[in-house]
Amino acid sequence: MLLLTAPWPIPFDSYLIRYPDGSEIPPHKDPVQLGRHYRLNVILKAPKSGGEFVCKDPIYSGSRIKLFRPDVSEHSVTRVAGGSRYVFSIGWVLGRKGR
Ligand SMILES: O=C(O)CCC(=O)C(=O)O
Ligand SMILES: [Fe+2]
Repeated sequence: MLLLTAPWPIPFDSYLIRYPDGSEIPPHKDPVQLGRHYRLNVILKAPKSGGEFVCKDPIYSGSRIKLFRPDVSEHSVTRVAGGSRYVFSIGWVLGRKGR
């Protein structure tokens, strides 16, 4: 579910994402055409097991808060088991004008 997005002063998006029981996200990157893509994910509800965010070199990784560069760091989510997983996700892109 897309919550809010705006092109100015920095382009960002925000989502509430529900991962149903049994879902998973294979390793991937989220490239942008220009600039540096950052993402802050807050795990609002973790399932009983699985649903782990996996990223080799996050900028910050706490149990519920993950800050990372989805355009350069491959990331994935392990299979969710025992209830849904809910994530609030804010992404933004810096340096679209060469900064
Ligand atoms: O739900 C997550 O923990 C990560 C999902 C993802 O691929 C992303 O936020 O780019
Ligand atoms: Fe991603």
